[in-house]
Amino acid sequence: MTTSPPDASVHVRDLNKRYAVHEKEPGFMGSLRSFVRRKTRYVEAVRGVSFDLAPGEVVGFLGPNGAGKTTTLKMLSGLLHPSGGTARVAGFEPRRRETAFLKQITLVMGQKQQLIWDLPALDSFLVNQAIYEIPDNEYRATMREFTEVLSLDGILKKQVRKLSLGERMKCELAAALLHRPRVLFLDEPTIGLDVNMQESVRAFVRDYNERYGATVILTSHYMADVTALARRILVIDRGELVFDGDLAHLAEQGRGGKTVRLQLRRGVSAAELARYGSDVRVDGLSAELTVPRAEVSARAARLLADLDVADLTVEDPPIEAVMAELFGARDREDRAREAVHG
Ligand SMILES: Nc1ncnc2c1ncn2[C@@H]1O[C@H](COP(=O)(O)OP(=O)(O)OP(=O)(O)O)[C@@H](O)[C@H]1O
Repeated sequence: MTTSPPDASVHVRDLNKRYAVHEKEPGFMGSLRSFVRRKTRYVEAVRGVSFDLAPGEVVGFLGPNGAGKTTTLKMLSGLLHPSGGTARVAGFEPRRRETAFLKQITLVMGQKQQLIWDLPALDSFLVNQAIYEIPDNEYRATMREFTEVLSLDGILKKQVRKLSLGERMKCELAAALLHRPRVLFLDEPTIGLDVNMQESVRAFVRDYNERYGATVILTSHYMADVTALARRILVIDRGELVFDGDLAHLAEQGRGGKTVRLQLRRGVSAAELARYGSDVRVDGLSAELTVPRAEVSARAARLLADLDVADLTVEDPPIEAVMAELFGARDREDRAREAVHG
């Protein structure tokens, strides 16, 4: 009998998570008071989040600190129970943590480790082989493949505590994907790594996605991770999904205009360029300035007509700038609303 591979899709409807936080006043008397009369505050960490991911899709999950990313990923992997709404991952309800479900998913948290500190990574791999009931031949094939793609040769038999951060992270990823899950939740998998190591992790995730058609949700504070791997972006802010679409469309959310870069044959002053746009920077024969989106063509035509231009390019602002602007604008709107409502 052949079993068809599970559908690696993700469906999230109106997902909510409310944490109860017990507050304690400082000092001994505070402890005593809190003991007698407990004060509870509620944090709405995730509010009405809905999205659907097709099998094999890779999405970047972005948002400022405390926005609700980790909470969402923990609910999707079944570590936390939602306070409301539903989630379906690879055909399963995550909160039930069924064995068949756990074999289809993995959650990698860059800030947490699952490898056993005092043993070589290889020993942790064997533990995972047993937990996930991976047949020997499949285990060997996966190990061969991961050793090559992640350059694990020479580090698997060293005590984990003696590995560099980058080496450890590569082993963490290998351990987390040994059972060849079809849905990957990657929470800051490159945090703290140097640029080369970040690139190795990205290449590994890309390769795995292509090889196994795995669905990937990736959070990262390094935009390069997201732009290298994902075309679709989900943005969460204060628990709410505020954007779901193409990376290119996210850039268009920025109100700050586009960046025009110029290579000139004859130098011009910043003051002269300020007639065409804002944020002017001049460095020898190179210059850049920001122009309003709606006027890019007209301003570019004027620049080409008026100046001795060797090359002109128009770019969207860096995604970091767009995000900062998006969240800044939401902060300002909230403050204005608070001021109106007292
Ligand atoms: N166990 C908990 N108890 C109470 N509040 C929590 C708990 N875990 C998270 N929170 C709160 O829920 C909100 C969302 O946190 P979460 O860790 O999901 O954000 P995040 O987007 O992953 O942030 P970061 O980018 O900083 O990791 C924050 O306000 C956080 O303080």
